[in-house]
Amino acid sequence: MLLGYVQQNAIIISYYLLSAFFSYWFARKIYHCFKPGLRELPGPKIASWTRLWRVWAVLSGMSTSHMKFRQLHEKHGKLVRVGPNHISVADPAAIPKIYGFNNKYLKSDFYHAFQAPYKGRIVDNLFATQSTEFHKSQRSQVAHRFSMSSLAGMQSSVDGCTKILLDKLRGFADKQEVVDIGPWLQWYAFDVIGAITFSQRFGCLESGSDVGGLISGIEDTLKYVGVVGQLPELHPWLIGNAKLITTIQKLFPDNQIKKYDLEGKYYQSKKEDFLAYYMGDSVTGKIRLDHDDLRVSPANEFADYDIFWANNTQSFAGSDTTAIALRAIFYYLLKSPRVYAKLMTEIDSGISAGHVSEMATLDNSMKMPYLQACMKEGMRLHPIVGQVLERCVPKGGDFLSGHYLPEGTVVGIHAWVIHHDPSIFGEDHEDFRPERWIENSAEKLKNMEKCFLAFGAGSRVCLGIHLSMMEMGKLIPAILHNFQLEWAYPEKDWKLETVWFTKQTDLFVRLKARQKADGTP
Ligand code: HEM
Repeated sequence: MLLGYVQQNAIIISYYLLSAFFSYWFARKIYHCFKPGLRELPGPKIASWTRLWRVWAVLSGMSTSHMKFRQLHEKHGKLVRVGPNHISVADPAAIPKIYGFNNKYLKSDFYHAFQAPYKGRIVDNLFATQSTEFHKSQRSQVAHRFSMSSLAGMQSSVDGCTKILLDKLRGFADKQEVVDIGPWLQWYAFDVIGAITFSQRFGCLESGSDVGGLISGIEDTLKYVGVVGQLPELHPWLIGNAKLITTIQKLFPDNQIKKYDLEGKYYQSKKEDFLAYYMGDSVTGKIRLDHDDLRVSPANEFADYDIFWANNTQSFAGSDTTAIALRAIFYYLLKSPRVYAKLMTEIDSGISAGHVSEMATLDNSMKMPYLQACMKEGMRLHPIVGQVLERCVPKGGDFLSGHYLPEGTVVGIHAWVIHHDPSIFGEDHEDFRPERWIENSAEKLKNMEKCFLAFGAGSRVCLGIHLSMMEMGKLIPAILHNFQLEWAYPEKDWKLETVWFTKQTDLFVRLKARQKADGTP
């Protein structure tokens, strides 16, 4: 009887607890849905109730979620509610507010999904951090290694990869085979990262494959981030991003560092790569990254976590991104014969006048304005990140586009949307017209630069801009000078998939070796 009484009470208590939980949950839903400042804003109705709309937008929109945002803004205007607490902003005037230097808009919780577990706990990093101090400390210690002058010393590593790629492409040209250049550009970007990070290519170009599943590992990680980033509170329960850490460990196994760090003197070898730089800076005390508790080596040696960090940034932030940008630039060049021909004139005349070497240097590529404009225009039409770069409205709330948004609202600008603002980029914004980056007035150009979000903006702007511009600025003239490229199947377009990046597949081209002035191939 006593047991029956206890059971009955347990059922009643559970019932009350569950009811209380659901009432609380429902009240919160109602509060968020009708929150002042947000309730007036248009958008898909379901999005104001649940973040699952955002998960659905990522999952269902595997090919089109970046376009969905364009359609939403065309329909609803500058501010669109895309989540219970999320506003997508399409207003150039909001860029300095949301992304400017010294502002108080911090990265949203979306970025938690980029934090990986290390030695049993989830650790912060430069890309994902929400802490201004931590960000400043990390960035200021390594930024000079990404400067033009520092990168100039790494050119021979990049050239080594270019030569292998040219050889491989020559093989396809000789056999008159159609080739999907998408994977080759990705293998190139990966091998460059290996070469400049620790003077060793991953071997993707030589083998023509995704060595050790590195690229597919990063792809899986980004799928995880794209989805779990919408529900970041799940991240710790999914053990941080286990896939991320496994991939990094594959990229940079312990024995690889030992091999290069014979007697801990790698930095003394005067190698021109990031690992040598960081180790040197660590020993001389110029660098003191912020994870002392994760150090396993003596205090003045390059630490485990620092190596992890350097490798993490290089390989995750710098390889897929550069490959996607390269694919976009080649795609638009091949689809625009006028632009292709004009760029060839710049490259060929530069080489024959001796201003540009056959393996263009960083300096050469900087002096080719049309090439620089083509690269920018490719990334304008195809921004690499296919989601909003999210930030949080700071304490006290703020006005965006004349509308008051309460503190804590997640806001951000979608590059795929702002890059098509006709008031900034002109009525011909759908066209691939690199001239817009050269011919416009200084004032218009300044506005275009401000609204060019391919590399983000302000204090959290991409650290690797110069590095990727160097890679692309060297590779594109080298390929175009050696080969005539054409789209192999005019009736077939490339395929796009947006998760976090908007990645392309199916770039089938036909290559023909070009003749030099003396008639040799
Ligand atoms: C075409 C190539 C690239 C593109 C389009 C690109 C794009 C971006 C974007 C959009 C952001 C800002 C993300 C945000 O605000 O949430 C970013 C940040 C970052 N990128 Fe890149 N990236 C490229 C190449 C690289 C390379 C080569 C590296 C390094 C090897 C790199 C390292 C970083 C780092 C460390 C950050 C975080 C900066 C900070 O928060 O201070 N990126 N990148």
